[in-house]
Amino acid sequence: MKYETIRLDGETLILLDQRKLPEKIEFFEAEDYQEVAFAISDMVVRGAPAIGATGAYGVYLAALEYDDLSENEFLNQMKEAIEYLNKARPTAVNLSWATKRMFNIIKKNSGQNRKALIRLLEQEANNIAREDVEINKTMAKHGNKIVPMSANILTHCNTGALATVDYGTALGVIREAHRNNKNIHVYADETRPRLQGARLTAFELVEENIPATLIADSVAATLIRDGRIDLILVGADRIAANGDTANKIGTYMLSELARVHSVPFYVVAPRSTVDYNLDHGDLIEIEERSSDEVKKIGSEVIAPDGIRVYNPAFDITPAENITGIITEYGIVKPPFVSGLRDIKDRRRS
Ligand SMILES: CSC[C@H]1O[C@H](OP(=O)(O)O)[C@H](O)[C@@H]1O
Repeated sequence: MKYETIRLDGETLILLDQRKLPEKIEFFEAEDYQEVAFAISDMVVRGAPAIGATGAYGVYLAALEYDDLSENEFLNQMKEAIEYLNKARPTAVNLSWATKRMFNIIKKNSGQNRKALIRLLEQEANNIAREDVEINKTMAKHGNKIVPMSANILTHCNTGALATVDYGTALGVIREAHRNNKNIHVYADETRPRLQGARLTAFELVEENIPATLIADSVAATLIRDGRIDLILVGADRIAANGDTANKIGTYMLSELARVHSVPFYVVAPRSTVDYNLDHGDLIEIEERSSDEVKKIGSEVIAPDGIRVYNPAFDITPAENITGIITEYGIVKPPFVSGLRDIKDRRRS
């Protein structure tokens, strides 16, 4: 994509401010881990892999802040900073996966020269960012194999370059199919209440001239019923060991429609999104967000004061509704428990 989602500039993390898209291209500058945590929780930056990479840079900024502390004080402050970052948004496992990977660098080099450790942390955050793009492009190639010529593809929320460091997961597969001249057409759900589809996915599709139609979320059922959708591709925020998948609210509904109308339904996610510690999806914490997100569209109030609001940001799609999980190690088919276990410790070539 033309604009970088995330960029480290010296000791400042520069984030494309996704709250302002598509009308404005503005950047948010985070100079400490608390500002990074705010950027994640307020969705300046969002999308599981993008949140992970951002969290990793937050750990690096924390290490810079605590550079002159004693070993014990440094370790304690870094644990506190990581806990603070992980709390920014609970559902996407990529955040805690990335901060844990950063903490492992700290543990492995404890007692070593502090300046050298800080350089290693910057390198590790850069590695996480670079690897994300490589993984997305690999997943896109695997996913492209299941995209039929002239397919009408339905996608939900935003899973593109804006949800990752670049290229995207489900939208990465769509990019790959388009670049391989598969003559696809995309139906993008607007994705209430934060409108990631209307504001972000449509932005990416238009920028890349990928033929697409924006729809209100409630239109999807009629398109599926009328046989106008050949394939559904979605992302993921956390996948349980049995394949149950947490993703943007509204995904479960699409999976049920896909099941009833026999439409292939694929999740596109890197292995880092699989939480092997959770046996099934009911154990995944679902983030609940502010009622204002439902009661307003932008700054316009659309619901009266006094009305109660229930605003879960994600839902759980049961493994039995999923045709396959497209990962960087190939497409995992049911039974997901064994399929996901088979890729658990594999090393990327
Ligand atoms: C590439 S996975 C992106 C994933 O994250 C989105 O949620 P949010 O916009 O709230 O961060 C959505 O669940 C996407 O599938």
